[in-house]
Amino acid sequence: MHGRVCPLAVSVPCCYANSAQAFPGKVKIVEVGPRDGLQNEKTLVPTEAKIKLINMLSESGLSVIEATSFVSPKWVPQMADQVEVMKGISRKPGVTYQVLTPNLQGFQAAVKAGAPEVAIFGAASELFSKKNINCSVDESLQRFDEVMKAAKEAGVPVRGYVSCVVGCPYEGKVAPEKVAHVAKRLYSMGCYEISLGDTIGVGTPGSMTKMLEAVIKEVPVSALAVHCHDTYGQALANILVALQMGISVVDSSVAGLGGCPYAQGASGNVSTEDVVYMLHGLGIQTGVDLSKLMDAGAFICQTLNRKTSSKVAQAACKL
Ligand SMILES: CC(C)(COP(=O)([O-])OP(=O)([O-])OC[C@H]1O[C@@H](n2cnc3c(N)ncnc32)[C@H](O)[C@@H]1OP(=O)([O-])[O-])[C@@H](O)C(=O)NCCC(=O)NCCSC(=O)C[C@@](C)(O)CC(=O)[O-]
Repeated sequence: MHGRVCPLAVSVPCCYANSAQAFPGKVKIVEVGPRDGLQNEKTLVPTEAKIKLINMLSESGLSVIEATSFVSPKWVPQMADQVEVMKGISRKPGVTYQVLTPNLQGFQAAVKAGAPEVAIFGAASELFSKKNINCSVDESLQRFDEVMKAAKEAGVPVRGYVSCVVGCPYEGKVAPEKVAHVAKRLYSMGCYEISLGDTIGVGTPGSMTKMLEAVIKEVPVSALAVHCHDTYGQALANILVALQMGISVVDSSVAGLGGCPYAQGASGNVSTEDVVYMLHGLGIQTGVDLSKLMDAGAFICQTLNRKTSSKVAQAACKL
C-alpha cells in the first residue's frame, strides 16, 4: 500500500485551512479498531494478528490505541485473549494503549495485564445499558464509581463513554438531556475525557448539534470526544460539526471495522483513514502517516478476508 496515497491528500488542504477559523489546529485520534473494530467479528481473529495490527497502528503515528477490552468472555468471546494481547504488543513510547473495563473485576485484570489507562462505558439509554452490560444506567454508574475509586488509588487515568447519544436500537430517539446527564456524571466522577458514541450511526449534523449543545452546557468542550459509527453515511459530516463546535478528539476505526455486538445492524466506526484524510484536507494536524495507516488497514482486511470500508483506502488502491 505504500506510495499509493492520493497526492490530493497533501495538496488540497491549505485553502480550507485559512478559511476555517473555527476548526482546531490539532486533533487527537483515538484508534478503536483493535477493540471496537474486532469485537463484533464472529470468527475468532488470531491473537498474533491482533498484536500485529496494534503494532502497525503504533508505527503510523497514532497516539491512542484502544487495544482490547476486559469484559466477560461469555459476553464477547472475541476479546477473551485480552491478557495475551496486552502482553504481546510492542509498546511504543508516546502511545497510550487503553482498554475497556465494565466493572472492578475488569479494571483489576486490566491493571494486572499492564494497561496504562482504562475506559468505562455507560449509555444514555436504559435498554441498551441492560443489553450491553446487564444493568440499569444508575447501577452502571455505581459500578463505575467503584472503578474510579480504584483507578484513583492506582493512578490510572479513566476515559468515559456514553453510548446511544442520538439513537438507541431498542428505544429509538434519545433526548439530548439524558446524554448530558450521563456525561456530566462520568465527568464529575473523574473521567478526564467523555466520548459521545453514536452507537448505531443514526445521527445527522442536525441531531448531533442539538446533542452537543446540551452536553457542552454540562461538560467542558475540551473534555469531549465524538465516536461516530457510519451506518447512515453521516459520520464525517457529524465529526465536522463537532470540530466546528470546538471538539478536538475523534474516535475512529482503521478500515472502518466494527459494530457493537449488542446493537444489531450497526455498521463500523468511521474509518480512521477517511478521518485523517479529511482532517489533513482541512490543514488540521493529526501526527498520523496516512500511508502507514493504510498499510495497517490493508493488513487487517487481508486477515479478515474483507474489503476495506474506507473510501480513501478504496480510492488509493485504484490509483
Ligand atoms: C458487564 C458484564 C461483565 C456483566 O455481566 P453479568 O453476567 O451481569 O456479570 P456478573 O457480575 O453477574 O458475572 C457473571 C460472570 O461474568 C464474570 N465477569 C464479570 N465481569 C467480568 C469481567 N470484567 N471480565 C471477565 N469476566 C467477568 C464473572 O466472574 C462471572 O463469571 P462466572 O462465575 O459465571 O464464571 C457483561 O455484561 C459484559 O462483559 N459486557 C460487555 C459487553 C461489551 O463488551 N459490549 C461491547 C462494548 S460497548 C461498545 O461497543 C460501545 C462503545 C464503547 O464502543 C461506544 C459506542 O459505540 O457507543
